[in-house]
Amino acid sequence: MTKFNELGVSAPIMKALEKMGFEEATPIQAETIPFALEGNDVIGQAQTGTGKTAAFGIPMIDKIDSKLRKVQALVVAPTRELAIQVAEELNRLAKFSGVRALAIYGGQHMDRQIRALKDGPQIVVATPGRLMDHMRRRTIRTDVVQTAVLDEADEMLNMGFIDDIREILKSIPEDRQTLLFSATMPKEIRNIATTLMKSPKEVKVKAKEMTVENIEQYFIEIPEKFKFDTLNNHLDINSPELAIVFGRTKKRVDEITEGLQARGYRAEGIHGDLTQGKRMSVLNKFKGGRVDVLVATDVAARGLDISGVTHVYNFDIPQDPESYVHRIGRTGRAGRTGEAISFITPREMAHLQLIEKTTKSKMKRLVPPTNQDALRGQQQVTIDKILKTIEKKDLKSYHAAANDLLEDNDSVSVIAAALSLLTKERRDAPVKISSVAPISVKKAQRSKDNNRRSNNKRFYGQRRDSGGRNQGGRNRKGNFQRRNRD
Ligand SMILES: Nc1ncnc2c1ncn2[C@@H]1O[C@H](COP(=O)(O)OP(=O)(O)OP(=O)(O)O)[C@@H](O)[C@H]1O
Ligand SMILES: [Mg+2]
Repeated sequence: MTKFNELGVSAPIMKALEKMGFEEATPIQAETIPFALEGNDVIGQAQTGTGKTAAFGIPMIDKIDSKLRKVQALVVAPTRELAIQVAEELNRLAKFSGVRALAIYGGQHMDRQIRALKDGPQIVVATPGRLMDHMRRRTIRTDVVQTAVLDEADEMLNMGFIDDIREILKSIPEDRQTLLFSATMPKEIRNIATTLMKSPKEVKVKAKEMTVENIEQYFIEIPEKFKFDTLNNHLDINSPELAIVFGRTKKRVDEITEGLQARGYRAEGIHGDLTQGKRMSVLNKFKGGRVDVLVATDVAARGLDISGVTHVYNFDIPQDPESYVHRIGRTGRAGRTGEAISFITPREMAHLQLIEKTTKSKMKRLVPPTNQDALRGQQQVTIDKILKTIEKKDLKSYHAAANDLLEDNDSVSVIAAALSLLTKERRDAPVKISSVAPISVKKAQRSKDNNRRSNNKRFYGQRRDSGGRNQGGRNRKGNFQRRNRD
């Protein structure tokens, strides 16, 4: 484990790191920071949730002249939510450095952004489209930019932003430093990327698997029409603190959300058709715990760092293995544990193997839980509450009433009635989710050819069957520890 002061990090940043509770550098930080401080271009690839933001943020901030109130670093990110989050993390890191980061994204008033830009932030974190707008209007000057960062580089290139990115980079002084980061970096994308950089150093954290080991990965083989009830049962059994459910299309996300709400869950959906205001308010409710289940298309997958996400459900498996990696990576962050459960229809089983092969990790088979298991799960929540109350609360004032009850009734009936009153049973609302075609293996094959990474032959006949209830709260040693949150 490496301490940050061994990496040549400045005193103001050390102070910020201490405040943020970062005790040791993660592997990607330990490897990238010295390279980047020397001025090298870097392509950084490391698993989800392992601190890539600070890996590029720390050296970037340390290079900035805090007295110069001009944009000296530009970070480009694929989504608005991510731009906001990255700017927040950079501002925490730069708190004592006299440096400020501003997020700039579509869907927000131009005038407001122009005013904020005039205030002189030294770092701008932007989505590509809006950044191009500002550059064309000359409301962002890039003449003294010395660092450019592409966060989630492969996604931006996949989304067809390559020409925008080229144009953005062309307008930045040539002697700039370019840093490029993602948890996944298909070869083609890396090749394109190198044409935008100067003899980049590749920092790839050597990990056996593309996914972090603190995420337990499961799959359930299940016909399309049973997916929704199975999801309900699972939520009841696991009572996740926060869960994200990924659906393939916007329509699907809407239907799952409405269905979950009808059954009494605190669920909200998020996808690209919602206004920026709505997307932010849903995310904030989820972060604040006022929504327990976030139903999302891949919009929410890239880069979002929400602490407390204990479960990720792939209601539909994603088309490409990279999306799988980013989706499940919303849990198990910063050394915490998490579970990912993927619903796979029988015809999609070949696709599961493709994902496993690419990520070099295995999913364990789960048998679909029954309604009975689900009820038991909910009852267990009540039992836990009762036991806690016995332990923590002085119940003497209830003793007389309890004794009265037991005089005329047997104890099992009394407790069963109390349990039934306290248990939140799922509402029995009818829910219909329109069915979608299974992911075609032919397409999957194409994507495998595109992303071939490993020739490892694997034997798939050895999955361990494990029954209904998962064991939560495993304590695995993560990559790093954190004392407290800022
Ligand atoms: N050295 C550290 N010690 C403790 N916590 C850290 C450290 N570095 C980063 N973190 C925290 O870990 C979490 C994940 O970091 P971050 O979002 O940068 O991950 P990432 O690698 O960019 O993931 P993704 O691939 O999903 O974008 C954040 O909450 C961050 O504050
Ligand atoms: Mg990230």
